[in-house]
Amino acid sequence: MSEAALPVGRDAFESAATGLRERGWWVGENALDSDLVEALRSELAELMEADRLHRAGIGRDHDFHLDRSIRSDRVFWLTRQRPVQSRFLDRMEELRLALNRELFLGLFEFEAHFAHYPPGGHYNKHFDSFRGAANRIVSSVTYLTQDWQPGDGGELVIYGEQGDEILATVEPRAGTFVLFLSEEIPHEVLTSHTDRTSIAGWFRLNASVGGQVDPAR
Ligand SMILES: O=C(O)CCC(=O)C(=O)O
Ligand SMILES: [Fe+2]
Repeated sequence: MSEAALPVGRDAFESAATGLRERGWWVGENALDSDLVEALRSELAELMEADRLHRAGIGRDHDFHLDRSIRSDRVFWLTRQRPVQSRFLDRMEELRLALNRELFLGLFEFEAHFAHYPPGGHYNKHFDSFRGAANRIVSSVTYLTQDWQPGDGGELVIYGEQGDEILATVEPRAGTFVLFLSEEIPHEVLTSHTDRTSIAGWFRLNASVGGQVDPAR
């Protein structure tokens, strides 16, 4: 284990919980080991090379639709079949337990996809979950874009609950990790001028809708 590995992560997860409690969002630079970030970045590069990503949709089940004017990323859902993805999911499991311990959120599971926004790609202002849907509770983004430079675009803009006040603009550089409350934080991905890569993930409740267990994704 590298010296910085666990303590950095654990401290980061505690400060993440505090950020969520006090402001509803948190941005960290060292929440994940840099070698894990690098491994995820090359994993995604391989998937892109093999043309394994597909166009992302909006909404769930019967509401599901594809609309490039709203979002233009391509995605690949993580599984435990590949060791690198499994390692990331293990870290998110530690984070899930930390958030439940610190915030009593009762988070039940985590789902995540790699995302690639090609040049020109963006995601209009949106919520990841609607209040009362009790579906996605905490959103996360792990940035994988190597050598991101000012001017490259693709920043994440975090808005206040009413959707007008800008609370933060996050540069999507590899290693930056963001958490926010899915039902309370409107956010937007500004137009990217380069290939922007990331993992978007959501901690969910075990929601049951209309008598049916709500499946992940
Ligand atoms: O990549 C980001 O910065 C945010 C992505 C996002 O909002 C989403 O996938 O719902
Ligand atoms: Fe989102």
